[in-house]
This record gives sequence, structure tokens and C-alpha cells, in this order.
Amino acid sequence: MQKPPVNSLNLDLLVALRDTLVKLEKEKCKGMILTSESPSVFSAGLDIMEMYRPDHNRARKFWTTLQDTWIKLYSSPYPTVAAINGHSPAGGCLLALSCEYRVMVGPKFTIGLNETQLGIVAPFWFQDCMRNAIGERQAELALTLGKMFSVDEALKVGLIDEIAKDKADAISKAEDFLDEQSGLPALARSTVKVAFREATLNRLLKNREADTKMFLDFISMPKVQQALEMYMQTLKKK
Ligand SMILES: CCCCCC/C=C\CC(=O)SCCNC(=O)CCNC(=O)[C@H](O)C(C)(C)COP(=O)(O)OP(=O)(O)OC[C@H]1O[C@@H](n2cnc3c(N)ncnc32)[C@H](O)[C@@H]1OP(=O)(O)O
Repeated sequence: MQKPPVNSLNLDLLVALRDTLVKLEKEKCKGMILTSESPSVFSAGLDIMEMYRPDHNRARKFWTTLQDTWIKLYSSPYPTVAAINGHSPAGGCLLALSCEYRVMVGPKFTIGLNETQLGIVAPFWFQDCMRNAIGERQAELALTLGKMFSVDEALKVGLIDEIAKDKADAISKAEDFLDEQSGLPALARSTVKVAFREATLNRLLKNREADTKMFLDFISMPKVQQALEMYMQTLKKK
């Protein structure tokens, strides 16, 4: 990802990500490493400006493109690794959680689904991804608090798989993971992957329109708009 300054996921970046994932699958990609050009941010999550005083049609397109991107990434037949070389809140954490393996550069960055702290709610499929990684109990604690984990905490709870000392080390560890997968029969590998992920995927696939409506209704609420405005101001003041 290379959308300065913080790889916030706006419609354009999501379209680019989705199209890349579609292309990789068509070209029978052997493995993918998702990382960031920024030296300190993997992705700042959804672009708040896409949710603040939105145009209804654009907001719908934004959300359905996010769904498409997630479905493509989460169900990709090829192996995927997130080399998390910076902060990774909310939608950034979702991208990392959707890969099969996570290597994060330590020690100073943070990762987590912090939506509750912003006065918004992580959708059920964000929650499912966290639950699948760290288990029911830890996911409930993390999601209700909107907890951002330090790298050490993330490793301890199973949110990441390995710590790296810098980006090059993260990429090298990610390549080791891909090398390990490359010797396996691809169809058997991808069938097992999809079997593990099927229930989570189907939950969204069967409820896409309801999920979209929930998003559009939620961001139309004055209280939510107020919370987003205050949050944007806090970020700008900073
Ligand atoms: C029923 C459904 C309901 C809705 C479901 C919504 C689901 C998911 C929600 C999200 O993903 S919301 C986004 C959550 N993200 C965050 O809380 C992260 C916010 N950003 C930060 O904490 C920091 O920016 C950072 C990522 C730690 C990086 O810090 P750094 O000091 O390097 O950079 P900043 O100076 O803070 O930021 C630079 C520049 O970028 C703007 N910006 C930051 N994050 C976002 C964002 N998510 N969207 C839009 N813009 C963002 C920030 O305001 C700065 O702008 P300028 O001041 O330079 O204009």
C-alpha cells in the first residue's frame, strides 16, 4: 500500500486493492505479502472522510467495495502474509487479520480493532476475524475496550505470529512462510484454507445487503457524525 500519509482506506485505495486481488487470483499467484510504503503506518483503517457527511451513493459503493476486498483477500486460494511495518488500527487490523500469517515490526507500533473508542462499532465480520485469531474470550475483551495492542501483547495473545526487527526482517520472515507453503499441493492447501474460513465468509455473503444497510443507517445517525467530527478534529489538532 502506498497512499500517503497513512494508507487510509478510501474508495480509490479499496478499488485498487480489490482489483489487484482479482488479478492475482486470475494469474494463479503463488503467494502475496501485504505491506506498506510508510515507515510508521501499515494502514490507518477506513478513511474517516468516507464516513463523515457522506454522499449516500458513494458511501454504499465504499462499503460494498470494502466487502468485496475483504471477501477476495479472506478467501484467496494463494497464501497471504501481512508484513505489518507500522500502526494498524481498525480497518488496517482487518486487512492484517484477513491474511494467513502476520509478522509485525516491533516494538513501538500498535494493532487492534479500536472502533469502540471512536464511538463506532466494528462490524460482525471484523469481530469474526478477531475471534478466529485470538479466541472468543480475548476477542470480547479486546473489542469491547477497543484495545490497541502493543507488538509484545499482540504476540502473546496470538494476534500476530512473529515479531520482526525492521521491515526487511518482516519481509524475510514473510518469505519464509511463503516458502514453506510453496512445496504443498495447491488445491489441497486452498481447500483446507477455505474450509476453515467458510463459515465466516458465508456469514457476510448471506447478509451483505443487511450489513450495507446497517453501515448506511449507522453513519446517518447524528451522534455518529458528531463522534466522527470530534475524532477527525483530534487527529488534525495532533
Ligand atoms: C455498523 C458499521 C459502522 C462503521 C464501521 C467502521 C469500521 C471500521 C472503522 C475504521 O477503520 S475507522 C478508522 C480508524 N482509524 C483510526 O482510529 C486511526 C486514526 N489515525 C491514527 O491514529 C494516526 O493517524 C496513526 C495511524 C497512528 C498515524 O499517526 P501519525 O502521527 O503518523 O499521523 P497523523 O498525523 O495522525 O495523521 C496524518 C494525517 O492523516 C490523517 N488521518 C489519520 N488517520 C486517518 C483516517 N483513518 N482517515 C482519514 N484521515 C486520517 C490525519 O488526520 C492527518 O491529516 P492532516 O492533519 O495531515 O491533514
